[in-house]
Amino acid sequence: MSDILSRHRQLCELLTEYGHQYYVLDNPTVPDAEYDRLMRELIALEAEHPELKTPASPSVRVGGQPLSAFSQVRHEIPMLSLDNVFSDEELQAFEQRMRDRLKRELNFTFCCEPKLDGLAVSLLYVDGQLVQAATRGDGTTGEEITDNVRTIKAIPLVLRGSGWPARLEVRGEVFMPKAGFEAMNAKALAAGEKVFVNPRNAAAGSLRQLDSRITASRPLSFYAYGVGVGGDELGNSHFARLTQLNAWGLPLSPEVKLKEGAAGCQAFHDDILARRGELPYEIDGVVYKVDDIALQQELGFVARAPRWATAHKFPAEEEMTL
Ligand SMILES: Cc1ccc2cc(C(N)=O)cc(O)c2n1
Repeated sequence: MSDILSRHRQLCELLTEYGHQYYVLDNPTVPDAEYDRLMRELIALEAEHPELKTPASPSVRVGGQPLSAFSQVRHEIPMLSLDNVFSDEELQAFEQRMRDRLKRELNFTFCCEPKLDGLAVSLLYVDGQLVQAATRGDGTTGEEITDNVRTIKAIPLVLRGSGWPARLEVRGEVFMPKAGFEAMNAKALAAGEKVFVNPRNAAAGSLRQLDSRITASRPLSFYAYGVGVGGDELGNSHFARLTQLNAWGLPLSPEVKLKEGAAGCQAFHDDILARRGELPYEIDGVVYKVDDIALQQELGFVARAPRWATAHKFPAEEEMTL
């Protein structure tokens, strides 16, 4: 039995490491065929010894028994949407409103990132293990989609490294990269099956499947963009928090940058807009957040959106003709 146990542990470690290299570091060290061979061996071994199968086993990536319905999850900290600006003038006004509110002529440092056109999710890690995943829903209550999220190889089942809070809620966007979307739609078209109009709908439709084996067959990815529960145990810089999440194995958009003031944000906006077509995923704008967490807390929220953050939306792209 011990050599079965040690082989099971070895397979889990290898598949976890190869998955991290491929989906988080974007730097695979073994061919897909090797990953698939090890996964088949793990699934076969767990079929022989079902007691070895746990929610932390990479075999959950292929999906399992369908649910009859989704249960509801109440977010301990509301998942808010973002207010928008559509011009440089509105961006300046956003910055000035915060100065007025704080009654200090502050020069803000902003954490800037592309605004992914996907679906916001909440991931709860307890003692470093992914125990629950939920959609944003209406911001207060979402759908529990843990089995489906466990099939997304970019999302770690177990955090790497150490020092994470006992309860850590990671927030981010599940999205479908353009290449995966095109390939999936081409296959669906050839098979006379349903095609999706855009990657956002494809990601939403894939995540809200009661059968996680269908989710497992879809090319979904994920970028973290914030922390909910457990954030108070992390530092005072939003960017440093994101960097820490990445060290614990969560993928981050490589485009996340710190910029000074509205002028820095505008430069970031113009750069991302110029490169929008080359990005491997669809975006509908960029997001700026005051990097200093204490200032975020001092600024608070208006109704459902933070005063300390805004999205800067791009003009809508011409609709895709199928
Ligand atoms: C607070 C908040 C809400 C929605 C967000 C959405 C995105 C996104 N769609 O990429 C990025 C963020 O940093 C967000 N941040």
